[in-house]
Amino acid sequence: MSPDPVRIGLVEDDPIMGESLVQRLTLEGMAVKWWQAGQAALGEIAGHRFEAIICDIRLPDVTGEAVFREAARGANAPPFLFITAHGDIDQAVRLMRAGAADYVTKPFDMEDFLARLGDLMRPPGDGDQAALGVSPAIRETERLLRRLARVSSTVLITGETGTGKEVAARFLHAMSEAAAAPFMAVNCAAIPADLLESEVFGHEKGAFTGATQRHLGYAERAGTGVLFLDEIGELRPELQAKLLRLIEDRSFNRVGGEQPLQFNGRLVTATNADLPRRVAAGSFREDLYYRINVVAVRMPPLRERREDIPWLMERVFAELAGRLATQTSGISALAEEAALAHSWPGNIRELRNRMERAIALGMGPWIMPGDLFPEQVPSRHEDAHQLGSLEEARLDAEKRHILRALASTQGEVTSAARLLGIGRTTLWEKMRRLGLGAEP
Ligand SMILES: Nc1ncnc2c1ncn2[C@@H]1O[C@H](COP(=O)(O)OP(=O)(O)OP(=O)(O)O)[C@@H](O)[C@H]1O
Repeated sequence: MSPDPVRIGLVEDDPIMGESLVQRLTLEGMAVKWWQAGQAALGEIAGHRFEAIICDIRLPDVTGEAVFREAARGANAPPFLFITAHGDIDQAVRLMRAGAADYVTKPFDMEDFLARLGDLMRPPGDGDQAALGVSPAIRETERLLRRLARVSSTVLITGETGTGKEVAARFLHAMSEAAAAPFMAVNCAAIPADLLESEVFGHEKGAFTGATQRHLGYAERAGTGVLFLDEIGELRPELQAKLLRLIEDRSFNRVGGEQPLQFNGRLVTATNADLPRRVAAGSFREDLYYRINVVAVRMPPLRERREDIPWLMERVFAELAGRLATQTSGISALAEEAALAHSWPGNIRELRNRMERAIALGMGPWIMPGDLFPEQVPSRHEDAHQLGSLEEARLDAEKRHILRALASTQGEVTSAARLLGIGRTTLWEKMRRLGLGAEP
């Protein structure tokens, strides 16, 4: 069975704040119990299991502090995340000393709020190890996936080709309580349309010419695990209707089968297509879109998270070097610089392919830029024309150096400028001139 949703208690008397938090947390797959006064909360916190309590400090009857102190006396008291107004900081600090888990000050950024909530619910030790990357963008995605692993809601993973959507879906599954159950991946674009239905839902013996035996589809074989439908935008209309039924009634029929079967797994879908546009154009059902899009996770392209490039290169090198039994010792700094300056239209898949080629065919002890980007190596008789002026070489080196500084400061321009020993405005100017696409 899928795990129960994470239960959160919310003590908040402001209806607008309460309403919007309930909506957002529910969207994140959590089950929220909302009280508008302290006494009502106290009556229920003790007798039930909550993963966390979000509590306003100012309440109409008792203070948030009183709710916390009372709840803290119970066995297995949940962590408290306080919402404070500006003037309440002293009280919040006192509460933290008394054992409250965290506090946020109004007005707060919702993503930051969710990240903090996720942090305080995470079991100690879990999640400290980067699994998908080290950039702030992917760390945030990873946190979201870890939170979603605890609930059973349908998840839509979006992102350009090769950004790691399937890897993210597998990670979500591996972090869940159903990790031991199967993960069944289906690429809806790779299977011929007329075979897809029987691949996903299975068929009975004699359902069509050639169906000599009963065949169990991916939905059935997923059991209590995950049915992962990649390239969901390519699904034909008849199958869209059947998938809708799978989600709404949690049931399906094998092709040619009379008996409805129950779907016990979790549906995770992925796409690199613009689904809202397909909905508008009428080629993707709107009701299905809303059903699969309960929670959306966006995998950012590599060019938006350059800090991950060296990390991924090392990781892929460590993995492939063993498998390919290479003599190569590692990645040269020049190759890393060239990789940082590349735009990676094929994202992580392209990075893997280039690394694999470089490891397999590289001649020297270290992977060099030419091993990674052979198409950029000028042939001998072109050398004279392609050598470029000293000015071009200088600009090129400057660009790579700036990118490395930005990568090491996680894109933070002021710190990068400090590292480079130039002013912030000068750095902005250079970035603009070098086409590094930054707006102050
Ligand atoms: N965090 C990662 N670490 C190492 N390799 C990764 C990582 N993420 C993705 N990859 C590799 O990159 C390649 C593409 O990943 P994946 O198939 O998950 O992308 P995708 O977004 O589903 O692609 P598509 O859009 O083509 O379906 C795979 O070879 C995968 O192993």
